[in-house]
Amino acid sequence: MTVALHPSIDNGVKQGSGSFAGGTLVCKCSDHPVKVSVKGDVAHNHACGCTKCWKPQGAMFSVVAVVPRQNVSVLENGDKLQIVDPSAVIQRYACKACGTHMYGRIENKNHPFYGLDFIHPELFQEQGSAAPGFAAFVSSVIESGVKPEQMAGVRSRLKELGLEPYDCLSPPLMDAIATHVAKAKAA
Ligand SMILES: N[C@@H](CCC(=O)N[C@@H](CS)C(=O)NCC(=O)O)C(=O)O
Ligand SMILES: [Zn+2]
Ligand SMILES: [Zn+2]
Repeated sequence: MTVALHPSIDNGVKQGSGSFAGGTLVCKCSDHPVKVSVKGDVAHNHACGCTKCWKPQGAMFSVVAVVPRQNVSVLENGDKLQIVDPSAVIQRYACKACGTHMYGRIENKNHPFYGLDFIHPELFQEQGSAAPGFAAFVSSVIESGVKPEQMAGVRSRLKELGLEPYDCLSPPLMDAIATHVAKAKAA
């Protein structure tokens, strides 16, 4: 049986249009949904296995990408948003009614990813945003209940989908973080 990872990738990773101009993220509420506008396409889209990123019901992985924070604005029903964990590096704004995370923001100006907000492209009303390109924090799915003996199957399914599995972030992102740290130390 095929390992189910996330509904937006389980039938194959759908490539982006390459010209996605942005769209509206909508939470799962049928009544007064939270709507968030995002200008432009997403970057660094990936599957994340960590316990902190929001996943739809039954999914093993989250699918999460970044956008410049100035491109994100709450359009409707922002009064339903609350920060999931104010002590986390990424302040995730979730709908109080349905639990969907609408965007995650870093407020620490010294953080390597300051200026980028984290969003879940599956919440776009529109099609065509850039596809996920790798899988991060794969071993962390064990913290959500996946058995260690299932991990070979999980990693092989990710590879089959073209999402190289990493247990932290991808090498280019880890290099970007290390470069930021090195520059901060040198300053
Ligand atoms: N093993 C941990 C990893 C958590 C983690 O470090 N997540 C990464 C990827 S989203 C992160 O940058 N977290 C920052 C945060 O959650 O604020 C878990 O699954 O909870
Ligand atoms: Zn909602
Ligand atoms: Zn995560």
